[in-house]
Amino acid sequence: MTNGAFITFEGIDGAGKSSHIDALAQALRAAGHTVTLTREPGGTPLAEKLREMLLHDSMDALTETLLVFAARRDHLRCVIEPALARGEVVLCDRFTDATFAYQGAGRGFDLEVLSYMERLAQTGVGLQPDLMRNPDLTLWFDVPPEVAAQRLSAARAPDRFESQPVEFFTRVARGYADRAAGAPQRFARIDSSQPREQVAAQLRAVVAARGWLAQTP
Ligand SMILES: Nc1ncnc2c1ncn2[C@@H]1O[C@H](COP(=O)(O)OP(=O)(O)OP(=O)(O)O)[C@@H](O)[C@H]1O
Ligand SMILES: Cc1cn([C@H]2C[C@H](O)[C@@H](COP(=O)(O)O)O2)c(=O)[nH]c1=O
Repeated sequence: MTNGAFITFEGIDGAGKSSHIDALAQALRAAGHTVTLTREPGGTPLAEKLREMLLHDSMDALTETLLVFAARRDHLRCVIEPALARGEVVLCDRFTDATFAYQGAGRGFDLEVLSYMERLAQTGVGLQPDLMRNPDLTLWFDVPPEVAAQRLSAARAPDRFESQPVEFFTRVARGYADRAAGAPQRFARIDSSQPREQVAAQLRAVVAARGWLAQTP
């Protein structure tokens, strides 16, 4: 059994996270890790139902925030903590930094209240009862909002978040930058405005530098 690790993918909609998560999972498996690949909101039957509501039903910022944390607690309890306890690498497409960026910076929800809810939702679900679960590494896909919007417009019909104006994503992007500045050891910035192959190479280098993949010459 290898040591478990919790790695999250973050960035504004259209930054390119989902385009790389499967390939990283495959590379980690090839390196001998057991990988759990999951996402937020979602990852359990209950949280996937909440995801559908969050992405498509009209609601205010408080309801949105409560649903996001409800989904997260279920996901932590049923999927993330058990996988980490088994020594697996958990790759999660978004986690709590998204709540600070979208509900906090994007919607203007009080950051102190978010911190309180974070403690409440992320404590008491793992093997160590007092531990507040946080990622070991956060891969932050940073791209100008205009570039992300351009990519998304060519890709699919927008959901409730993706149909927000570019000003919303400018605030969300600033929210991510603030989170990264507050936790520089945990965050690794990936310049995702580059072509896919270069983004993949950056990603691999960061994960290798943390010891989860072999270094490439
Ligand atoms: N480096 C890149 N250069 C150009 N286009 C890209 C790049 N990376 C991803 N794309 C394209 O941009 C679109 C959005 O990518 P993707 O779905 O991976 O983003 P995402 O960050 O997961 O978005 P969301 O959070 O909204 O799901 C897709 O059509 C994808 O093919
Ligand atoms: C975890 C989380 C997510 N969101 C938003 C961000 C995205 O627009 C959607 C999820 O869609 P994706 O295609 O899977 O990226 O949900 C949020 O607002 N707050 C959160 O905590």
